[in-house]
Amino acid sequence: MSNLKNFYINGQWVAPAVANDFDVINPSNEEVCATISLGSQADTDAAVAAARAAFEDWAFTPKAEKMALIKKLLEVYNARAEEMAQAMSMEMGAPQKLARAQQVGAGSWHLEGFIKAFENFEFDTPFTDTEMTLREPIGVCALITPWNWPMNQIVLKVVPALAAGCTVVLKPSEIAPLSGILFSEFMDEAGFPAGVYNMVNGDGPGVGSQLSAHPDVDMVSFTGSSRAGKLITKAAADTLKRVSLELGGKGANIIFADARDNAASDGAMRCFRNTGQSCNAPTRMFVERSRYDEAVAQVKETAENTKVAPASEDGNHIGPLVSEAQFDKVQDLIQKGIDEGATLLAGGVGRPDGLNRGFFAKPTVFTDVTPDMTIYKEEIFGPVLCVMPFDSEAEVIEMANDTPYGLTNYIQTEDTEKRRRVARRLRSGMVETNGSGFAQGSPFGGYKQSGNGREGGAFGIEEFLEVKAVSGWN
Ligand SMILES: NC(=O)c1ccc[n+]([C@@H]2O[C@H](COP(=O)([O-])OP(=O)(O)OC[C@H]3O[C@@H](n4cnc5c(N)ncnc54)[C@H](O)[C@@H]3O)[C@@H](O)[C@H]2O)c1
Repeated sequence: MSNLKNFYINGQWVAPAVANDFDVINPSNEEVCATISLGSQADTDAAVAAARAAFEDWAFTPKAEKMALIKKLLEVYNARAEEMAQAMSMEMGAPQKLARAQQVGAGSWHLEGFIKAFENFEFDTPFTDTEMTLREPIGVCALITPWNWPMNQIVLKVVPALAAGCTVVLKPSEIAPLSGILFSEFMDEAGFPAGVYNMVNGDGPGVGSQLSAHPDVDMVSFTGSSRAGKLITKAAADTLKRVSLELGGKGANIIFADARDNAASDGAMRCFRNTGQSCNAPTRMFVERSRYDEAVAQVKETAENTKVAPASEDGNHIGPLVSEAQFDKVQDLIQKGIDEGATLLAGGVGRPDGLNRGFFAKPTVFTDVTPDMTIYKEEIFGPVLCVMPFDSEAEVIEMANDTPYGLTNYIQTEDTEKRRRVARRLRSGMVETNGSGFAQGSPFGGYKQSGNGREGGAFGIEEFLEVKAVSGWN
């Protein structure tokens, strides 16, 4: 990777208008692993101008040409998968196996899903015998992404936007920017026309806010915290641009008495995956009382058997938290759980034994958690699980919905009718049942303060389209 301090604008790697170095920290050893540049208004303006200039041609570029470029991107992505795995592992702490299989794998999985969806996507559909409905690109899109699943998020935005005929400016997370820089190299190698795809590094108050408020940006697609989602929505209000948001979560995992034997340990593993840094993590486990003691024993064992180690090591362990700020936040929330009276079943504050350097946290489980506690309400974004008993279906539905978030909830029961009934009552964009994953192209997104967008497949392409009604077509 040779363009660490440059931005990708109008098909060229360019130096920032004003030098503003920013160190990227490897969370496994707390050492500087790269230095990038943060952009300024002039860089943002240049990238937006390039995207604007490219828009007319790209919008009317035939589908087959766009498709050929997206397929080429998949080829490059697969050919350079190992570079991408190492970039993500170093910048955000995903252990080797997770980085290769899931962090890189998520990107190729979504790319393939978009290729299928784009192939079958009908942009023009007759409404009546004489009226036509056209779906057209919204224009220049700013894409702002987080650090926790970097390639997953970048692919989920860049590819459908380009398939829709939009042109884009990507701003990856400044905490984990290396994968975004590498992805820009892939876009360049795939051969997209100049200005169709642009990338500027920067932070939230800088390039992030500039893009959100920019008069020549038609849409912001954002994934990150609900905090930043609100700021972006406000910054975008004066220009009334479309704002699509994928925000935080506080997923409930409802384990009924007839759930499969290992439902609780599976749930704990799922919560700790990616060191708990997933918006859809099942962080509140509700267990029907007759299975509660068994579930508590299972999650305790799972937490104690979850190994924590540097990202550079192979194996099934979890890595560090992404940054010192995230480490401090998670430690603070664990301490609050203790102070507010929850019972610490496993883990706790401080680093795991033998790890004195790096932002490593202990897999932690609390019981006796009540709805007034901070750990029950706030998204922790670390390997911290709360386990609570319940007595009735009505009670657990109420508890699961008792959160401003509504991203993914989980149900474990062998009873099909109950599964369907409860799934309908949960106020979330996704309900995953009995550990069965979602299909390629399935809509990903939230209700309530978890956001308003849907990503993946045809739903993801639709996000970037305007709808036009034309009468007298025939
Ligand atoms: N729903 C989803 O699809 C999804 C997926 C992954 C992560 N997340 C959420 O992301 C959060 C963790 O990511 P994070 O810490 O990187 O979030 P963050 O909100 O701090 O940052 C995300 C991105 O937004 C930018 N940003 C920050 N403030 C901004 C502002 N005022 N204006 C414009 N841009 C701004 C950052 O530079 C970064 O690129 C968690 O809350 C998690 O739940 C949601």
